[in-house]
Amino acid sequence: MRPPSSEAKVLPAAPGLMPRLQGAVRGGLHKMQTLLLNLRDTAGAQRAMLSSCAEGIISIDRDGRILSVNRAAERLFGYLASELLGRNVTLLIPERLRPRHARQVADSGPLDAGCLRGAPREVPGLRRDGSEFAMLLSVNAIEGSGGRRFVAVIRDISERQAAELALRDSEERLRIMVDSVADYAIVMLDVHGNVASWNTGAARLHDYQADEALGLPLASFYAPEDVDEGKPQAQLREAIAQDHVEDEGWRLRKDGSHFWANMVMAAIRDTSGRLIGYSVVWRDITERKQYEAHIQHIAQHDALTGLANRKLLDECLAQALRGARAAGRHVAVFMIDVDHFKRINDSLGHPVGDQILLAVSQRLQNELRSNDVVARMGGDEFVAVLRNLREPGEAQRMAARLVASFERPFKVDGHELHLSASIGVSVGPGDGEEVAGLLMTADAAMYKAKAAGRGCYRVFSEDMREEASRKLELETAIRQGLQAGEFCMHYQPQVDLRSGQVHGMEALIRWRHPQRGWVPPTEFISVAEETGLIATLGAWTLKRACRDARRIQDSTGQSLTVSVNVSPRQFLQRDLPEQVQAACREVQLDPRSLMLEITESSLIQDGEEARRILMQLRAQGVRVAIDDFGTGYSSLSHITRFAVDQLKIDRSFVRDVCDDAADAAVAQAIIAMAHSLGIEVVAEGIEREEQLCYLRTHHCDQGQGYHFGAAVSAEEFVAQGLHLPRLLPDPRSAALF
Ligand SMILES: Nc1nc2c(ncn2[C@@H]2O[C@H](COP(=O)(O)O[C@H]3[C@@H](O)[C@H](n4cnc5c(=O)[nH]c(N)nc54)O[C@@H]3COP(=O)(O)O)[C@@H](O)[C@H]2O)c(=O)[nH]1
Repeated sequence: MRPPSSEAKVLPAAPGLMPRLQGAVRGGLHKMQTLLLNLRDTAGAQRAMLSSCAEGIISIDRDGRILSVNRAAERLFGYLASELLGRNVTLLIPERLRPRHARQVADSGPLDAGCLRGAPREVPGLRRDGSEFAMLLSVNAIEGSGGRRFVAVIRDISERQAAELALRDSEERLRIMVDSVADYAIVMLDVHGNVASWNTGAARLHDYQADEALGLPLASFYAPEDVDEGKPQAQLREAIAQDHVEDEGWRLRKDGSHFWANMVMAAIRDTSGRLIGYSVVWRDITERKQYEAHIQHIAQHDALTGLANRKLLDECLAQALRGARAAGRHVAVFMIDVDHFKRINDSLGHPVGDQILLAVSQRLQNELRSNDVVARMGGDEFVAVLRNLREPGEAQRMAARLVASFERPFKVDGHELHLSASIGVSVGPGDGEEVAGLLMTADAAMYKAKAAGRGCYRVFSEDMREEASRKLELETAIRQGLQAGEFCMHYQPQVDLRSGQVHGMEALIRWRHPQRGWVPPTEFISVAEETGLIATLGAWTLKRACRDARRIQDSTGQSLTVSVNVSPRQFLQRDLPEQVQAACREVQLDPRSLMLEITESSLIQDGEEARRILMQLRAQGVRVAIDDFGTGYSSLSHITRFAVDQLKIDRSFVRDVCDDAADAAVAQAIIAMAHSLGIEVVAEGIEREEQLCYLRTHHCDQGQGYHFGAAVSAEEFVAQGLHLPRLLPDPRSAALF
């Protein structure tokens, strides 16, 4: 207590004052003690808090001397507190930054209400070992009784900074990569479907620079028709629903031109699954599309006339039928065959024939409406499909018009040609419920038009149906029969007329139908030809005959020849030589053991193609016989031009060869002509000994017929044996002829 001053007045004490004063002093002291205790607790709590704090905390005085350091700061800088206390804080600052630090301290200026809060900033700190680390530093200044102090709160952000740097690096790499893919538009859209990023590929494909494209809706790059249909929005919705959409469609350039693109769009979500945008990648596939369209055009069109081919016709007809049913209308099918075209083709040559077909195709197209379909089925056969007819009578009027249009001559290559066409008309759905049925009924009607003298049309009628449906049924039954293994091959011996030895055999197809029993080939081969099924049937026949021939050769020890019938349509299949080669190779049959029997009509339909096929077959060693010779054109030019190996005299000449002078003359002429050209001759249908004698006498090389044996299975053929001398007439009786 200070002594009272000289000026202080001492008042007489009021009664009871002293005890009150003493009580007040005691109470004040107690409060002071409590406050001091509280203060001590608070300081301890603060120290505990500071030492457990994850951030480094350093306080310094105005001169930069370190006043306090917490544990975290010790760890961050690698010093003990005792090593830092009293030292200048510049110790913790990289040398190059110290001048700036000094300026900042000097410029700290007056404090607002005794306090200054510095904004956190990222600066490097210096560790004891000399390494630097990135720290987030916030410095607060406090004005206290001991003067101004600074408290620095430090957080190590080196890991975060490294991660950010790595992210920036990878983003940059991705950006470079995305930009370097110039063939692909790689576009990011925001959640509304507007462009958020636009790579170089997108700029190149669409002609929009990034700054023009950013913010534009996805629809800006779609063809207007697709936009009208709401396609872009639908795709965005689908991407959300499915996470990913793929599409091919038209895209739009800035100048309004289109290109064909294929696109993959994916929805992008954050880790909580919330949609944050879309990634869209597309590329220009116009060239591929054009190529595909070209290939498709080739696959669906006839090379010569450019008309639809059978495949496309089937599709168009199916579609027309569906349309007619839905609209309660009719669809007409015209089966159009140019009369006697083969003769024209043969006399004027193949190139002129092609031009005629081209002219016919143009005339048909000119006469029909633009939405009618004209197709070429092959050769001189065309089909027209007339859609959306109000009543069947329209088809008749159009057929009459087409027939009449052939009255105008065709001018081709300096020739003025008068042609006619036979047209069969069927009208669907009535005449056929399906494509095959309608074609079949039109075909039946066309045959009636031919039978009626050609150059006219016939409309399918119910009395033709039976025949047509029989054909359709047969076609189905053949297909099923092939699957079910109902077909087999039988072999008829071909005998050397000089030695009596079996020289070879003719392979003849047999069909054992489960209900109908044996069905003769005359019943089904022509249907297979008409329907094109002969390709499948013929391929099977060829393979089976080669396989059996090899087995017969192995069993008999003789290199017998096998003659296989090849029908005209089968012969003109482009891959016949390959088929033959494969069939021989599969069973290791020497191709020289194989003889293909064709008719003259095979050579006439497409002479050039026939020649090409024959050359390829001959190159393999396969030989060719003309079957039924004498019944068709019997043209010497065919024999020489196509260099055939064998002529088979048709059995119609053999039947009366001993009694009919004309038949005998034909047989003799064929033998003489063939021998003069070095071609061997086989007589068919030898049933009696006198026929055999006659043919032997006239030096026919080989013969076949019931006299030697009918066609039997391969096993029976082997069992029969190969030497048939008893069937040969006595040479002395032969001399009689
Ligand atoms: N494209 C193919 N056509 C084939 C095949 N198999 C047979 N055919 C052709 O079918 C037609 C009828 O054949 P098919 O009923 O087998 O009759 C043949 C012989 O059995 C018969 N023949 C034989 N010898 C005599 C006889 O002395 N008298 C007599 N009346 N008929 C006899 O002739 C047919 C053989 O004829 P061809 O082929 O002309 O030598 C017929 O046109 C076959 O070609 C096949 O696999 N594919």
